[in-house]
Amino acid sequence: MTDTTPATDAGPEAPARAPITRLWAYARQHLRLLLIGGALSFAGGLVGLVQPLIAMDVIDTLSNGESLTRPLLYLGAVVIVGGALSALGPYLMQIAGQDVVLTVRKQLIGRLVRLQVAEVDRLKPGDLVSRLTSDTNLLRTVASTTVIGGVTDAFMILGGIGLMAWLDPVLFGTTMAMVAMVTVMMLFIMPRIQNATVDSQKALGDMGSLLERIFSAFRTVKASGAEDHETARLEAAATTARDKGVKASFWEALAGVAAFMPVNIAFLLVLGVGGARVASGAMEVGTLIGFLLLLFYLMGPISGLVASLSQLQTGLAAIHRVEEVANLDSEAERPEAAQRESHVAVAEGPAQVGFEDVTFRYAEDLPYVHHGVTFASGGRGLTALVGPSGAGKTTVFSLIERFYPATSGRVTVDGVDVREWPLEDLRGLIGYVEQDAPVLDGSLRENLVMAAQDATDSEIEDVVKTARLTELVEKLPEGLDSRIGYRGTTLSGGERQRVAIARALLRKPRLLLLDEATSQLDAANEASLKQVMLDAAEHTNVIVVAHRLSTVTSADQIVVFDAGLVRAVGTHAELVASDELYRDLAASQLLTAA
Ligand SMILES: Nc1ncnc2c1ncn2[C@@H]1O[C@H](COP(=O)(O)OP(=O)(O)OP(=O)(O)O)[C@@H](O)[C@H]1O
Repeated sequence: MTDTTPATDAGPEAPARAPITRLWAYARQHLRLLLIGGALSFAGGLVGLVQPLIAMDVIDTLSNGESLTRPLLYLGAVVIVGGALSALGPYLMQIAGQDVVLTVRKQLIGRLVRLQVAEVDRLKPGDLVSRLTSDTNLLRTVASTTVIGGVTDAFMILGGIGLMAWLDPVLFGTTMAMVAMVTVMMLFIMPRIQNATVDSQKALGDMGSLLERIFSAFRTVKASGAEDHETARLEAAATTARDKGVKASFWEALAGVAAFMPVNIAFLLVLGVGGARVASGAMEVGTLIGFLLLLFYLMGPISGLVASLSQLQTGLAAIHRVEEVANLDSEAERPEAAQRESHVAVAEGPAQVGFEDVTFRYAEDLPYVHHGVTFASGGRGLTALVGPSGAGKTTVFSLIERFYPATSGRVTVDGVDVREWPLEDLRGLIGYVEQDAPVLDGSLRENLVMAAQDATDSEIEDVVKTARLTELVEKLPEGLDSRIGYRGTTLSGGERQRVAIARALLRKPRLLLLDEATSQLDAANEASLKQVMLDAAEHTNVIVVAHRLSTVTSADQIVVFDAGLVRAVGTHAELVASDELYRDLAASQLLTAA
């Protein structure tokens, strides 16, 4: 795990390695296909050059009155071979380009799904989506045609320059002065193309983030009448993307001119200087013509190279944004945890949980949430965490799941510090039900088996029954295979919660962490939920962040949190008798529940 300094809200941090090195690292993996594609395209071009020669042969043959069979056969073969090569070469290069994009995407996907929760807290999902989709796509052309085209052009230019130096050093010097001028201008222009592209892609990412923001609270946006405001923000991002794109195009156009002008000036200078040298007898006229022809010939590769360099900037901009994500912190094992013989992983029965003087804050610049929390929960039964809002109850779950590391103190499961646990084993023994929207887009079945992919139909049937979901399954048009919408929008709050509980139970957890939704459920739902919890508590350790009186009174143990500390532990009756805060809480619950 690497250390991370908190980044700005603009997004992930700048990558450590130069984008060009990274681009090369990605392209290199598919170099063989790229080179074969490039070679075939080149061969296709050469075959194309032969075509006029054969056409000349056809005309000669015609005028000589000879048989046309041979030249026509040649012509046919050249057209077919040339056509096939010219199609196959670019096609292979495009495949290589797609392969590069796939490599980059796979790397990003692996990284994104395993990001640390703390990283996700500060990032914008819409922007990450845009990096994975739009930015990677920009790499396709760059990694294929641009690289090959640019390299070919560069070689042609180098060859031309070598010939010029051999032909006449004075004219060569004159030309090089112009080449130096082009280089300086390119050094000025190219970073500007890259920056404008980064800005344009960033604006696209912002647009994605804004859209994601709206859809994650779509009803609230509508109910707040915020459509106009949100539309304006989205349009502003779209306009920025357009403006920055135009800016990049401006610099690209300027790059074209900056390459074209000095070459033309060089042409005139060579004509002038060369003419004078020919007149003074210092140079042959043939050499001058050869030099001028070379200059003329080099115009194509020079504009080609400049266009490739401009395109390369787009790729570098993309790789910059892609690499920012690739450099984010993902969850990693401590080396000793990864290698650990986990005897505890195979343990049976309810898991033991312990907090030993735990302090915790979400980030270095944020206040402490836990100031030295100590409590234990072990064996089968129900432990309820209660306390005022913001006291740090949900945070307890995050620390047990090791979404974040404790700042100091120890969080233990089965007596072993969670940092020492292999992550997969630790989370494998826990069933966790989040407080908010714990349902994902997809079918009900997909949602249930998410945490237990190999669950059998009868196991699914069992948890559906235990979580009191039978009625829902019967009501849905396609039963378990019905789609339940983005964040489970087609379900009620209580149904969503029971789906999440069923999912957690399907994992056959040794520890069930349940964060009760704060919103009040109706009496029937509340009774169902209570029964599900009590059933689970028969054979596993259930810890629940409790907001409901029924949960609290059924608990075997209640841990009262206040301002990041445990202020009392006991049963309902004990705490009513001994703890003022608990008495108040219970009273307010009773009032609300009444
Ligand atoms: N991801 C986070 N990043 C920064 N601060 C957070 C984060 N999650 C929670 N907090 C802060 O930590 C404190 C404790 O939050 P926590 O969710 O643990 O409280 P809680 O006791 O469960 O509250 P509630 O009963 O309202 O759910 C709160 O002040 C909250 O603002």
